[in-house]
Amino acid sequence: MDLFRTKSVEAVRADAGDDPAGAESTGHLRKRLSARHLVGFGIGIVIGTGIFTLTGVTAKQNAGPAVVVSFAIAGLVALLAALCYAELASAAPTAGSAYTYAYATAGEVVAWIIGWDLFLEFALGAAVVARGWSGYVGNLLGLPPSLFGETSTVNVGAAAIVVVLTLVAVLGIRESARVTGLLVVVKVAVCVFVIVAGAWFVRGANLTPFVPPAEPAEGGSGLTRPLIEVVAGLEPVAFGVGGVLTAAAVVFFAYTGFEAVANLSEETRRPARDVPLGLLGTLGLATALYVGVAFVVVGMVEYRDIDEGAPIADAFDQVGLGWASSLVSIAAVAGLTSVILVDLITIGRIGFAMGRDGLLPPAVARVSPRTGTPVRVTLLFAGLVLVLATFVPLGTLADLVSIGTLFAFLLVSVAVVVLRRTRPELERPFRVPLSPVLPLLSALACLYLMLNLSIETWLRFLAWLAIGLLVYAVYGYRNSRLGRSARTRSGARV
Ligand SMILES: NC(=[NH2+])NCCC[C@H](N)C(=O)O
Repeated sequence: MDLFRTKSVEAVRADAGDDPAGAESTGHLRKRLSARHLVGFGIGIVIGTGIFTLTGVTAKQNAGPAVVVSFAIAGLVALLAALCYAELASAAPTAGSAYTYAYATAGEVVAWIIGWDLFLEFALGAAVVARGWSGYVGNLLGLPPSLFGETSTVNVGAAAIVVVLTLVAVLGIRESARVTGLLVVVKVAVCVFVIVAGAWFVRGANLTPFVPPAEPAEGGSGLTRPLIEVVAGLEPVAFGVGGVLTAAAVVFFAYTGFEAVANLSEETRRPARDVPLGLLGTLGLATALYVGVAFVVVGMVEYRDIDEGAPIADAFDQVGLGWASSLVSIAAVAGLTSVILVDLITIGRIGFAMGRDGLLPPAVARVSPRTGTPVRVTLLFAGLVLVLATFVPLGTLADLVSIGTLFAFLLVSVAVVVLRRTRPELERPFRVPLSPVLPLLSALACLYLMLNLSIETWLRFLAWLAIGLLVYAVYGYRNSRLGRSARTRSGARV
């Protein structure tokens, strides 16, 4: 039994087509992307539901005006993780990203678990946002909630958007980049507009007290309490410093998805330079826009009166600028659309990398000769997303996306430290500054935010991982390419 067999960084690079002498490669993706495309995809998947809805809920229930600080804290944690991704993705640009880094450091079974975890993040990310999209567009156009609403049994809107975006995703990476780019320009322009126009209506009175004093919260009982309260025996509180941190864990969802840039590194022409630019550019821009938007929202409206469903549009309504709220709606639809698209693209890349290693049936990992992209596995996984989004009410599962993301970030941060020790001479075009301090800080921050999620989310997450281990035992362990070649070699020796 060799559950912890590792794949060498050299093999990873050869597979990804980074090393032209790599004869063993089973096919890699065509390299067509630049830094500009990567920032487009990054912003495409990052700015979406989070800023358009979570700002309201968290300001009202947890943090008050200090939700601005919560966004900054969450952005900082994401930035630390992005630095770690930048180091590994520039050293080994592969579609598998976190999954492959785990394969090279912690071994196969851990890699499989991370891959399974990423599948949760991106498939559920796409499906949750597709249902959100349907509800939002349905509401905007006055369509029947029985077919478009969150609780509909057959969600026609969610199904339609997943089908359309899957078609875009399989057209090719440059075509997807063009569509994403267009949507990104719309949503970024509107965010800038919100900040500039909203700034005129910011009233100092709304911003004081900036951190409302802590109050005991109903805070949910039993399963819906954060794990940290249960473990540390704390009483649930709203507002105060504790409230600001809880809000940071919740709004972290708004930053999730930027790691997709690392999954696209195999398709990048000059990954050493462009992937770090893509990752850090995405996070820099997203953090600036989020902090700006959150600031004007809590500055325009007293936090107790913020709308929980559509906080930004409602803030403009409240100051008598109703026309601006249609602009915000357009940006929200553009935002949700691009999130789903980039989620679908990424999930194909993850499945492709796992199929290439034999942990999923290799036939699904075939690269289409026409587009140079993994069309089959994208279609297969998009089909699963379609089923989820159409038939399952997922409204409450956003936290499961966050816990999945944080788990991957935790592992990537640790992988940076491990690789610096076990393969010190590996060529690293980008290096996390102050290693191992920053990567370890990143790991701890991720763990802390994970503990701030509810026990219910933890239980669902652990159940998902348990199913994953079962699948590995039945399929991956026996069929892994690494395992097979080890067996062939030892077979040849006897
Ligand atoms: N892979 C993912 N994490 N997908 C979901 C991204 C959600 C996005 N950050 C938003 O606020 O809408």
